[in-house]
Parts: sequence; structure tokens; C-alpha cells
Amino acid sequence: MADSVTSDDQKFCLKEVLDTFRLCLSENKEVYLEHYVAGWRGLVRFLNTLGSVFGFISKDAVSKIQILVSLLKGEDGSHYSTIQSMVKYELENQLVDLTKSGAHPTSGCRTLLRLHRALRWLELFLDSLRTSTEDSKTSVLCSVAYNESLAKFHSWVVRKAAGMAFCLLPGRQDFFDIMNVGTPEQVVAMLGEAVPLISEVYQITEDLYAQHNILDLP
Ligand SMILES: CCCCCCCC/C=C\CCCCCCCC(=O)N[C@@H](COP(=O)(O)O)[C@H](O)/C=C/CCCCCCCCCCCCC
Repeated sequence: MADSVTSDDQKFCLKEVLDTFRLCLSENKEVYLEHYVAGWRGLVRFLNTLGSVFGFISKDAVSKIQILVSLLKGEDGSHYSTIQSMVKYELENQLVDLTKSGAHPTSGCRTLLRLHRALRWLELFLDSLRTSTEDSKTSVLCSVAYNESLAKFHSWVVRKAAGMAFCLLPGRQDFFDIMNVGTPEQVVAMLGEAVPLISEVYQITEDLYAQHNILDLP
């Protein structure tokens, strides 16, 4: 299982990640968990190219991906085909710790919420990369996006560790090269497609969680 989640042998390609997130949305705007998880898997591949200093972030993301993959492949997997069906199934069957961690510390709802919050960071970060200029610093763009989104859910220690890791991000051009898209203009154009898509997936999930009052799961 770990190999299929973390495999580093494939080269990162932003287009593939974009295509995967595109597959996430059904006609009636449900979010397919299989493709959502595959999108994260692709992003982790990018993270893994940045070096061991990002290992603690990658490890956390991979463990959450693994939890969701296990649920999807488990005997109740049919209830996990979309985020909507997962939320309905887990809530109806009291499979979620709603106020404090208890019998279900690794529920799908709780686990996905952590990735969902990170998706907001990704949306903000990619949008700032899209509008950045040649002299923009990826470390600054990344921490601004982080402080506006994920940081409020993290402890002081995690925030400090993340801040230190951001300082070691490659520069804008190297970053664009790893995306494996082409010229900076082509990268910017692809980011212009990726950001609204990620934003839509984020918003649908956010609305669903708000509707069920599960945006603060412990
Ligand atoms: C398209 C190419 C450009 C962008 C590529 C981005 C690649 C990013 C890949 C993965 C992002 C990491 C996702 C991190 C999920 C974090 C989930 C989380 O919040 N976990 C915390 C809470 O979990 P529980 O304890 O409640 O189970 C956990 O405490 C976190 C621990 C690790 C630190 C997380 C720091 C997150 C920083 C996100 C920015 C990543 C920077 C990547 C730089 C490109």
C-alpha cells in the first residue's frame, strides 16, 4: 500500500495533477474520493522532489492519503465513492468523533478535512504563483498563503517547522521547471486552469462540511 501511495519513480507533471482534479467532479458536482486522493498523491510527488526537509509534511499527507485509500478499498468502500456519500454514511452510522477524539480518530470525514484545509492553501499558493513576477520569492508566496489558511489549524511547533521549510523552497524558475509544463507563459496559463478547478472542489467540500456542521472535527 505505501508504495502505491508514495511512489517516487514517476516524474511530476502539473498537467496530470490538473487532469486528476478535473476527474474529481461528477455531473451533479459530487466529488469522487478516488480522484481527490489521486490528485493529492500527485502533489506529494512534487513535494518529494524538494528534498528531505519537506519529509515531515509529505509523511503527514501520505498517512492521510493512506487512511482514505484504506477506507475506499475496505469492505464498506462503496460508501466512500464520493465525499458526499462518505459524509452521509459516516454521520448516519456514528463513525465520526464530533467534539473530541474518541472511538473514531481516523474517520474519513476527519482525515479528509485536514487535506481539505490544505487544499485552500494550495489554491492561494498557486494563484499567487500565477500572478507572480520573475523576482517573486516562492518562500514568501508560500508563507503568505499558509498564514492565510492552514496556519490557524496548526500548533506553534508545526508553524515554525513549516516556516523554516518554506525558506528552503527553490526559486520561481526552478519551481516552474519541476512543474514540467514548458515556458513560464505556459505554466501561468496552466495555473489559470488549475486554480478555478481547485477552488471549485474546495468550495463544494467546504459547503458540504458547513451544511453538516463538521468543519471543526477534532
Ligand atoms: C502544483 C505544484 C505546486 C504545488 C505543489 C504543492 C505540493 C504540496 C503537496 C502536499 C502538501 C502538503 C499537505 C499537507 C497536509 C497537512 C494536513 C495537516 O494540516 N496536518 C496537521 C494536522 O493533522 P492532525 O494532527 O490533526 O492529524 C499535522 O499536524 C501536520 C503536520 C505536518 C505539517 C504540515 C505543514 C503544511 C504546510 C503546507 C505547505 C506545504 C509546502 C509545500 C511547498 C511546495
